[in-house]
Amino acid sequence: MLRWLTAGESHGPALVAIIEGLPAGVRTSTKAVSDALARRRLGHGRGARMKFEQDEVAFLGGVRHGLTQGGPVAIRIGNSEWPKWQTAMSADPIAGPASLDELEPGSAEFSATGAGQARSAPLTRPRPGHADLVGMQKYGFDDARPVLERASARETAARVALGDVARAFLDQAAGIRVLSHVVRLGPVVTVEGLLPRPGDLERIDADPVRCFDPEASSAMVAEIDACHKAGDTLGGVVEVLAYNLPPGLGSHVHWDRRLDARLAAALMSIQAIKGVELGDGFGLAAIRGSLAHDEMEPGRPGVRRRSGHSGGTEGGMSTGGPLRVRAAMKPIATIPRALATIDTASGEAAVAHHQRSDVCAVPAAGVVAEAMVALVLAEALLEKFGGDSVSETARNLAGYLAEVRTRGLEVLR
Ligand SMILES: Cc1cc2nc3c(=O)[nH]c(=O)nc-3n(C[C@H](O)[C@H](O)[C@H](O)COP(=O)(O)O)c2cc1C
Ligand SMILES: C=C(O[C@@H]1CC(C(=O)O)=C[C@@H](OP(=O)(O)O)[C@H]1O)C(=O)O
Repeated sequence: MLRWLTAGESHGPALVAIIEGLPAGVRTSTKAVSDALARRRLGHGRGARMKFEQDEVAFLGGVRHGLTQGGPVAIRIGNSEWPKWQTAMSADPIAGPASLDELEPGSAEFSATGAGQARSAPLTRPRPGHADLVGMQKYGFDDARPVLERASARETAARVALGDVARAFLDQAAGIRVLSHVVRLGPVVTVEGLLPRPGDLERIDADPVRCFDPEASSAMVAEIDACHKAGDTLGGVVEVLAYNLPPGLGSHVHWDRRLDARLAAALMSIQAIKGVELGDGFGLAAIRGSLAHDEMEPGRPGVRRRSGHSGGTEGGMSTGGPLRVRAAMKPIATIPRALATIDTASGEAAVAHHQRSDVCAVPAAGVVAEAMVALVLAEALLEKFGGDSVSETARNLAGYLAEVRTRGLEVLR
């Protein structure tokens, strides 16, 4: 069983992530995880914080001399913002009520008043599209601060850190490679049928919006700039691809064992993701059955597919073809041209709380989506092949693939 947890607030001292159930012998390092986190900061349209947030990574347990030991792997990601927030986010009670208005950190007023105190002013103008209001209702807070601190996508840094260890395991045990690219930003879409391979990841990461289609990329950058100028925000769609999966991860026998369902839940759990599509997904609803499925032909020996509409799962199991899954992100809800809300302290009409924010975080969401897919696939791989060491998982997988081949059912790619 593979299980994992994250803890920590956006402006707390650190995020902490633990993953339990990984075999021994996964090669990883502080540098590898730091590099993965640097990828998450990529993307035109991200806010000021991504320029100075350092993502200070430290393994706290489970890894020795660059290899996992079989025990829980614990990772701490320090928030470099912490010094400014020590009072406002103090775990221990602080003396004296704060009554200062919200101020932009770094501004002259902010420095003059003492950062921590200023940030203690309650946030009472909940932002539509955020967790603010429902969180206040549900948890009994008069202040949206504790809600937004945990709802914030800062938490996705912890997921990416764990996802990097999971993807190292997938690659080292099974040669499985996961990547993502942006296929839509607002109205701009990439050309159809673009399918980057693992070797293209460097080029994708070098693109300002992590897009594989250069023409669309320029139009996307222009769209982000236009939105920024207009005081608005932008969503989009990312596609995650996984190559070299064996057939048979997940199962058709019960709803919660289906790989497609587990991928959908994992992706939908990412902040601001509102739609998930496996393969041609919603498009399949619009065409006839004769065109919608991936016909098979003999590979002599083995079996070959003529197309990849399914996105690499059938009956809740990996088919052995490329996995292709898309996630749609809504536009960022903290909008400079602030949305209408109420002030929960007075009950009067107000405009929503706004400080700095991302204009567009779709490129970063792709990196988070890769991490979530890697975590689901690592769990499914361990479920099927087990193993207390990477070499044991690899041996079990090789035995299974040999048997599939012997039976003439090898998947030809
Ligand atoms: C990588 C990433 C960065 C984000 N950055 C912001 C941001 O700067 N401002 C904001 O309001 N929302 C941002 N969001 C989205 C919010 O965290 C999310 O909309 C909020 O937690 C409410 O959850 P929901 O949209 O899933 O309902 C970001 C999401 C992701 C995945
Ligand atoms: C900190 C990150 O993203 C944050 C996600 C986020 C939100 O509301 O989700 C709001 C912003 O935080 P802040 O209000 O402190 O600027 C983003 O910067 C990160 O991705 O590491």
